[in-house]
Amino acid sequence: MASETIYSGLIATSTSLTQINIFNGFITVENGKIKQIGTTSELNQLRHSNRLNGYNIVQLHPGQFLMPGLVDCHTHAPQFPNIGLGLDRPLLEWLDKYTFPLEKKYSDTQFAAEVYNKVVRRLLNNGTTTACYFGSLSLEGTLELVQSVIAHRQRALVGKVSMNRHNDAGYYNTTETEIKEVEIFVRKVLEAKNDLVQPAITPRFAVSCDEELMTYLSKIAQKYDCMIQSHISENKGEIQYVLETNPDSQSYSEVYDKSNILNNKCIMAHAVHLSSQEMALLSRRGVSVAHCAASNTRLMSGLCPLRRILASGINVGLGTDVSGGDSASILDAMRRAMDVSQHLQLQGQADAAISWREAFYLATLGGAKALSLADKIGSFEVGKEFDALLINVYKDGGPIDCHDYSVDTTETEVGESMLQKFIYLGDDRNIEKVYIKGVEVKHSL
Ligand SMILES: O=c1[nH]c(=O)c2nc[nH]c2[nH]1
Ligand SMILES: [Zn+2]
Repeated sequence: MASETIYSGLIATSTSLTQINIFNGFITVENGKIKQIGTTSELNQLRHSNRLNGYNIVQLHPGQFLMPGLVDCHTHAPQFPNIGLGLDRPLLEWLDKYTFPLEKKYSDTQFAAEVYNKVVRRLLNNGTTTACYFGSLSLEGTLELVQSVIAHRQRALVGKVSMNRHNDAGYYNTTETEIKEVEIFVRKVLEAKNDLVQPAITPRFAVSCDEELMTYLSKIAQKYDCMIQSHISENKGEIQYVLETNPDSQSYSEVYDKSNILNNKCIMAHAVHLSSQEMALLSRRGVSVAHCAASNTRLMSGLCPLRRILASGINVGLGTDVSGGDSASILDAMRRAMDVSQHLQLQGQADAAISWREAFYLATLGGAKALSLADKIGSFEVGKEFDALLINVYKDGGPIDCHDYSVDTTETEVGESMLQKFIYLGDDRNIEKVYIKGVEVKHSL
């Protein structure tokens, strides 16, 4: 492929929570970066002045459009063998009964490599160009996840999970081992010098980590300028346990704040039951939230008040949260987020429902912001890296039929209808091509 490529056709990109720019035009990509964006008439002028010689041109057909790649802000790679299973218990029982026994197996690096290759391919197939992964407690096992991500050229944050509190499965380390292994993990990922992959500091949650460990982890994060990922306020039983084991703190958020992990490079999954004061604290600290509607429902954790979180000024992205969540697809996460928000509105919370436009933002630019990657990805802007999906809305054999009926009159209306159909009905069959930093990465599973 020529190093300079022009993509020409219908283009959709978020510019803010409520605004989407949909237009017929072109994007020029050079060495993986967006060099120029313009309209069809500007492209025609370039054509006539012979300034496109040497460019590789990808011409989209009617029914196709280009959009930014999907961002999964929270998923657990080692839990994929359990996807769709064991969703009959609340969080803490579910972890003990199904999740920790599976995650323990990842010290077997061959098992880890086999699972992780399938996971990364599954996500790419579903259009997830950036994933923020929890690995397992195993250093070597989680390095296999890093290898899979690098091999398949996915953009990713990867965390070796930290846990030092006792559980029945015996799935935890001493504080000393944790601190040592996390630093080794961070260094090994940085030594790989892969510009798509970065380490994330990953205290599992305050049920599994004490204040001492989390304070050490916050120092490692600071030293290497890493993102921190964890879980907060997912389930009422979890919150009660955290408050009982941390009697000096008034709230779950305060436990984390005392360990210095709440900052603008921290992303917390769930945030279902935060008080207004806690939301204000997270907002002040610049913490982002990964909204995981599927697992909040499947584990019966609660209906997350997404609109209130957004209104408090917190950056929000979407997470599939496999295997508490039962789908690896961010398209599914968009629909689940819309559903839960509509249910809250049906229950009387005014303005709780989020629109498809907002869901599109959360799945792309919102996710990029939440992972501190918005300078690179999340939308089409000159200077950003080209992480993109080529969508064929009416793909033969796909889930969306083309009917000879439309009320659309303008180009924008036609484009918005195509995007809406994809958001509400589409699946991986509609995602014809996946590009990460300008390189095509979708291969059949
Ligand atoms: O949905 C979840 N999945 C997990 O693996 C987990 N660990 C702590 N809290 C969690 N929540
Ligand atoms: Zn999770």
